[in-house]
Amino acid sequence: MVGDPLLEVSNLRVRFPTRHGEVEAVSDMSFTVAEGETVAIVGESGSGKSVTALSVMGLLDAGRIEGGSIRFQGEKITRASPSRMRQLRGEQVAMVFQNPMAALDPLYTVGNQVAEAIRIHRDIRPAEAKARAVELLREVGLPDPERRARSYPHELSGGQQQRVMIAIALSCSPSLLIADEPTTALDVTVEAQILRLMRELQRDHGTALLFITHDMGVVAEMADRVVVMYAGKVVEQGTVEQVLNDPQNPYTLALLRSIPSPTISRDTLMPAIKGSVPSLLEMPSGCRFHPRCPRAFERCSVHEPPLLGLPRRRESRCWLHERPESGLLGAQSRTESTAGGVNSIESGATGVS
Ligand SMILES: Nc1ncnc2c1ncn2[C@@H]1O[C@H](COP(=O)(O)OP(=O)(O)OP(=O)(O)O)[C@@H](O)[C@H]1O
Repeated sequence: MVGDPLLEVSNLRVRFPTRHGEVEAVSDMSFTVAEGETVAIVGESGSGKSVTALSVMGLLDAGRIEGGSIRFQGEKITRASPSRMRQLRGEQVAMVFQNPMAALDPLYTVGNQVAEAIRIHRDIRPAEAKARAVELLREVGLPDPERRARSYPHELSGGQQQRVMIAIALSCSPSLLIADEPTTALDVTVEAQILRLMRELQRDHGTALLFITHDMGVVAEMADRVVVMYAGKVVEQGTVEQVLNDPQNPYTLALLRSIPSPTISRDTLMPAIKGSVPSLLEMPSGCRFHPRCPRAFERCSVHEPPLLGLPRRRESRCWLHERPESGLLGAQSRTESTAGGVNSIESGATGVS
């Protein structure tokens, strides 16, 4: 069941200093995650997904939040103090990263590390924390958890290490779990197991999940809603059912075409999107996707399209919405009411002529 907004990100802008000047890695990014909901942020490498997640966690190191706001349970945390963010990370928000081996300490047994995480949040005795750690390791499906608790990280497989990371993340019973490509380093069978585990844990604990991935197949399996990012900006948002069955943006369509199927290999399909995400230092004029877009026309290289409110609380950023006769994009977007807060073709608020 999906409840009230837990996380609200509004018009977030994040910049990094580089040797060649400042770059804006995330521009005008807005989305919400409701209690118990799974929202996927999807896009290719370099689109700003991790920077968005790190902003929510208060873990941007070199980067700065230049604009917009992040609210968690109504509290504005955009510029919260490091101690408040540590407290939130300990009690309410947890994150699972791509590479568990880098996050685990090689010198301590995994049981110790889970027990330590528990003791950060709860004032309990070491023996009790160890027992609870074994319970958590059992809950995340580690075989023979009593024995495994005495193992060092390098003695576990990649999938087992990721289960340990999930146990650590769950040790504070977070209301929001952020998972940044948690299965990228795993093979396909193990990936399926970890995804199943995360779904089960989410169902059992009612945890909201912000899931970051470049893989539309994973989105289909995990998410309630999806935010598609390209070169630091949202290009499409909607429910998974809406976005996967009826994509409104050429970039989303290209990402969907890159989902491998049992009969067609990923390599054959990937050329659906030629090239790569542009460097932040050399952003193309107009629509950021236009140099790679098979549907681009003159206007796309000159003016950047706004994020348009479409029927049924969807959003998409594409000039083709002004040409519904051209296919791909639903003609209904011009005739039905639009979501509040974003530009709409109907209102004539597109910002350019
Ligand atoms: N520490 C940094 N210093 C300078 N620029 C950075 C830094 N971290 C990120 N960026 C910039 O932000 C962009 C987005 O990075 P981000 O890691 O969010 O992408 P991503 O979509 O998560 O991709 P990936 O899946 O490869 O992690 C990068 O292409 C880079 O230009």
